[in-house]
Amino acid sequence: MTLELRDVVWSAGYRKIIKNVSIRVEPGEFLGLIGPNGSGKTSLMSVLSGVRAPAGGRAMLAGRDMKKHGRRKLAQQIGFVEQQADTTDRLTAREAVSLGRTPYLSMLSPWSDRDDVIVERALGDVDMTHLADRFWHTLSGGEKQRIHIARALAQEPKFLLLDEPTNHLDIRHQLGLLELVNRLPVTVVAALHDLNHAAMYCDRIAMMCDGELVGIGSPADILTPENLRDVFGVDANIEHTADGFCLVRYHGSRRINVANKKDRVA
Ligand SMILES: Nc1ncnc2c1ncn2[C@@H]1O[C@H](COP(=O)(O)OP(=O)(O)OP(=O)(O)O)[C@@H](O)[C@H]1O
Repeated sequence: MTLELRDVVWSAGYRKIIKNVSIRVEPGEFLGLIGPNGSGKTSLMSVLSGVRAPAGGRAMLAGRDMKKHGRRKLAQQIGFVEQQADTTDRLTAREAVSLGRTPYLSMLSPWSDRDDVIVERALGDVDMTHLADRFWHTLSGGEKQRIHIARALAQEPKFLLLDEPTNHLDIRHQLGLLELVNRLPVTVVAALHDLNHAAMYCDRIAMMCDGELVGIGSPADILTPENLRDVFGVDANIEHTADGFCLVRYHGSRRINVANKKDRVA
């Protein structure tokens, strides 16, 4: 099954936010979406997920326009974890994850033992079983984020779309989450700010700048000193490790700044 945007435009008012983006998500891959703040990652994810319809071009799942699939069918195929999702409902963590089963429930197929098994597995996958009975509003930012991801996993989607999934997570849970989604038998598209995480986990990286897709390819193709300077405005070296990974090493000026600051403070 494929997920594809062809020449997609999305606008807010008169402003074009996504500018003629074409992208094809390959089955089974982990595709990272990188780009500076405001470059259009969230907007692109919401078109890819079917939450927003493109103003121009086509957004397609399995070769058919998304809107022809219907919301229920789309939710069975695409799990989307948005950046700032929240709820004011008085739900427990387990109940929040159970919402992921909604696209499968109907009068003819009510809640079953299988749904319970899927929900418990999703809670376990994100290391949240021990907090499953806690109320949503009592969870920390990172715990809520893990529950959002568990809710998406409970959808058993073919495509898991994650908008900055490691926000709020401590480093162990950041790496654990990326490793988890990498292991799952799903196609993953994730907007990531940490370029070293993108280098470690992504099969391909798509780079956005000012609403345009300015490059897509392997981490080594995209994470170049030129791209980091031109797109992100930072200086960095890229180290290539013996096992085929690359590592971004930013040029900092911490020592100089600290020395200057000490002078100024004194
Ligand atoms: N509904 C909207 N109305 C007006 N402008 C919008 C709307 N949604 C997004 N934008 C603008 O479109 C641009 C792209 O926003 P988007 O959230 O997609 O960027 P992003 O790459 O995800 O940014 P960040 O890294 O900061 O999360 C921004 O300038 C934003 O202000």
